[in-house]
Amino acid sequence: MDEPVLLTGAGGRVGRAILAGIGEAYDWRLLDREPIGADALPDGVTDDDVVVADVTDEDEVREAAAGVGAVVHLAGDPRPNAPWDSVLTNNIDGTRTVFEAAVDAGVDRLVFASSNHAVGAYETDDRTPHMYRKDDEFRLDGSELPRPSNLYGVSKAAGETLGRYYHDHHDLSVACVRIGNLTEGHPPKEYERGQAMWLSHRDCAHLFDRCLLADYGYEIVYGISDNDRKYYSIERAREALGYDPQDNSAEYTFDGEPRESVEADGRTPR
Ligand SMILES: NC(=O)C1=CN([C@@H]2O[C@H](COP(=O)(O)OP(=O)(O)OC[C@H]3O[C@@H](n4cnc5c(N)ncnc54)[C@H](O)[C@@H]3O)[C@@H](O)[C@H]2O)C=CC1
Ligand SMILES: O=C1O[C@H](COP(=O)(O)O)[C@@H](O)[C@H](O)[C@H]1O
Repeated sequence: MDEPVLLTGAGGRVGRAILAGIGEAYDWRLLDREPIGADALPDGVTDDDVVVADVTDEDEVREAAAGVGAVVHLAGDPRPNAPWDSVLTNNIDGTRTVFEAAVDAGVDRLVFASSNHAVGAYETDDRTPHMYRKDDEFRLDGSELPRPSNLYGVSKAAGETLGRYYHDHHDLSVACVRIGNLTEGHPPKEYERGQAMWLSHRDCAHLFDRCLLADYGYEIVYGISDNDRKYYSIERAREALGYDPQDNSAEYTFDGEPRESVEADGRTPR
């Protein structure tokens, strides 16, 4: 891509994972309402490429989007228990502002950070906990209707619907990534649900790279590693985006140690 990529929420956990993995592959314009630490900036990104602004500020976002080829929109309140006033402002209004600015700037594509919590209510009492386990065949594939776990999940479903609207009416390519649970180094410890939806840092960077490179119209995909325990299908991400994840939470013990090193020590993995 010749033009820069605008990355909102660049200073957060997902933003840092993306920049650590593919920071050298693009020219970036980084936006966050908090200053971004120098340690998170890829080589070649200077203070001139960093915008400290709120995504609800239409003028600032419009200025940040001018001249970019693509937007990766991560900024928002990521708390599953976030209150309505916060998700309404940061996640719904902020996302609308970013879509609107992208269209006005003539941007080709926008990648939206959605969440597993857009569909968390599929995890009914009669399906859990076995749906989190390797031998269970229940799968969500991205074609199902949202069933949010909480108001945060409602805001993510709203973001996906905004994406559908801006794709249908403004011809913007939109990929919504229902991110699972991003952790660095190992899957979430002693947490079956988290291990079923683990997204490693390298798979995260690779998935967003594919979202920036592949040809598509409107997509909803799951953002998880190739975990044995999965209940989200990654087939659509493979087919539509060319996603080829390298990690699997089954390569770690339940408490997060690499299985290989536990076995090499002669210990019995949990
Ligand atoms: N970390 C995870 O496992 C998951 C993350 N997500 C989504 O991915 C996105 C990024 O999440 P994380 O990096 O984990 O969160 P984070 O809290 O680490 O990063 C979010 C960043 O966005 C910025 N931000 C928040 N509201 C803003 C606003 N109104 N204007 C400008 N900047 C704002 C924050 O300053 C922060 O740097 C969020 O939209 C979240 O809902 C979805 C599913 C799982
Ligand atoms: O959307 C998100 O989901 C992950 C996983 O959810 P959890 O309820 O199992 O912790 C969460 O860690 C992340 O903060 C959130 O943005």
